[in-house]
Amino acid sequence: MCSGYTLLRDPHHNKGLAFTENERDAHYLRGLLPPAVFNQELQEKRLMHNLRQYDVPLHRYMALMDLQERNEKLFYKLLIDNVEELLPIVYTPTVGEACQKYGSIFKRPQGLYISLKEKGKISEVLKNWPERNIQVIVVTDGERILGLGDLGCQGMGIPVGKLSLYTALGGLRPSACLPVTIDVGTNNQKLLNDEFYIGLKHKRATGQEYAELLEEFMTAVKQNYGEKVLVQFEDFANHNAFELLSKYSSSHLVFNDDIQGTASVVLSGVIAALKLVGGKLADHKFLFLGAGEAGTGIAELIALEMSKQTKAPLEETRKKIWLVDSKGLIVRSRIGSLQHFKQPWAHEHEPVKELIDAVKAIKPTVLIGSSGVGKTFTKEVVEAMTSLNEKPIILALSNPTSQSECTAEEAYTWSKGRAIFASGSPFDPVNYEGEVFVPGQSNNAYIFPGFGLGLIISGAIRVHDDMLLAASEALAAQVSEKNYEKGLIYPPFTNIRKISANIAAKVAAKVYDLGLASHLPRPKDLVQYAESCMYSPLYRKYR
Ligand SMILES: O=C([O-])CC(=O)C(=O)O
Ligand SMILES: [Mg+2]
Repeated sequence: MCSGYTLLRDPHHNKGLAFTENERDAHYLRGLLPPAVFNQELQEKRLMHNLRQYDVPLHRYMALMDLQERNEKLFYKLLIDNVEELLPIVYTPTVGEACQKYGSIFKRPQGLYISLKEKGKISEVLKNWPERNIQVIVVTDGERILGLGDLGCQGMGIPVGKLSLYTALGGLRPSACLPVTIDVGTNNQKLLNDEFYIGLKHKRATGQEYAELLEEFMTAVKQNYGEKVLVQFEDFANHNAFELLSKYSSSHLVFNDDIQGTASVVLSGVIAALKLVGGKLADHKFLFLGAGEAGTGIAELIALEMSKQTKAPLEETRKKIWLVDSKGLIVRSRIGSLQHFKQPWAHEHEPVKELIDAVKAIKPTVLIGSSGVGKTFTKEVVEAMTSLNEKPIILALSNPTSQSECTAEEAYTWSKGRAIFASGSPFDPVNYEGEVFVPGQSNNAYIFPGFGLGLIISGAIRVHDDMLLAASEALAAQVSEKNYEKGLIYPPFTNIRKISANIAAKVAAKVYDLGLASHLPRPKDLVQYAESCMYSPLYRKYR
């Protein structure tokens, strides 16, 4: 460990005013700090006080990023202790705005940038990163950042934010987490015209050039960090997302958060919602607006769970699930022009163009928005769902808040308080005719930290769908009677580390059962083991 001035500038070891008198003597800090000695609680109180002075969420984001670069332990302590308040800052929706403005708020670089310029040298680039023992990589190519589209190199905010949650919510060590942005150019004309844009200023490379860069990256990752490093794909465009996942799932430990993480969290919410609306999964009918990564990923996991429960073949259970894309209901007659990931959902039906007509024709009990386009669950749509169902389940998943299919207030008002509603980005509780409705947040942040922890602690070498199902069931099992009474289908984020430990334990158990674990022998109590592995944000004493 370094000392003196350098120690104060090392975010992994710096404690700021919390250095004790003894530490100040022993580590040449005398005079470099004002005389007051604060404990971590007081530092935390002071920082929360300062943060709350900012009215603009982006300013809070910048203050938190500064803290992360100054004093890592304090940053995580703050995040863990104030998760409900700070999640919307370091994560959706504010992280979306941060990516959009990344060029102008950019100070010190975070994460690792791998652009076409690094082609042929990626393994060396990885060695420039200061840490060696990497356990989780979150990687994006910036082409589909939340529902905001192509933000190119500025997508870096997403891997950085996701990995902060890996540590805060899932307990992975910060030094074991590596955020990566792959820059192959951008098709965002505004960025290409912006003199302050930080990425490559040309159109996106595609085809072979793209595939080769990713292949080199995936190979270098395995070479440098071994077989057990988890690579989480995040916010790739549909085509590449599906292709990368299928290409690397048999050779690497890979997980696509937008396809699989979102699927797992939504399935969990639906399982929980059955307690409120009754019936089994197979008694319900699902309609999606949006047939990309999230839509088809969720649809497939629901069909899989239905098939497990009823023993009916997957082809049969898929028929309970319908998807609408930008061209209307996905039906058999469109099969010739459908991308392959949409084809399993092309059922026999006459063409239907508009969502509202699809709702009326299909009569779903569950409506799920996953198109990345905001304001698409109109009053008419919500009213139609309400006339069909005593308690319609409505999930507006698109992020950030600006892209949400409807707001919580709209869902409750238009359904006259009958909707069971959750959304990808957070909404405040709604007062409707004197009753308070608390919307849940159906966001993969519930799943990926615990899921990743489960893979890491078991030493998993591959991801299997059964592990996603285990994660869904583990999360749903943690919704309490109290939560249900409020209409919630997710537990609050307050206890997320406990929730993550339970998810991790169930995922790890599945890894062991499937014979895909390399961490042996299998720990007896997996929940306890998961908790014991978690990173602590408390300061250590320096001698
Ligand atoms: O980041 C989030 O809030 C959820 C997510 O993966 C996405 O919207 O792409
Ligand atoms: Mg995402």
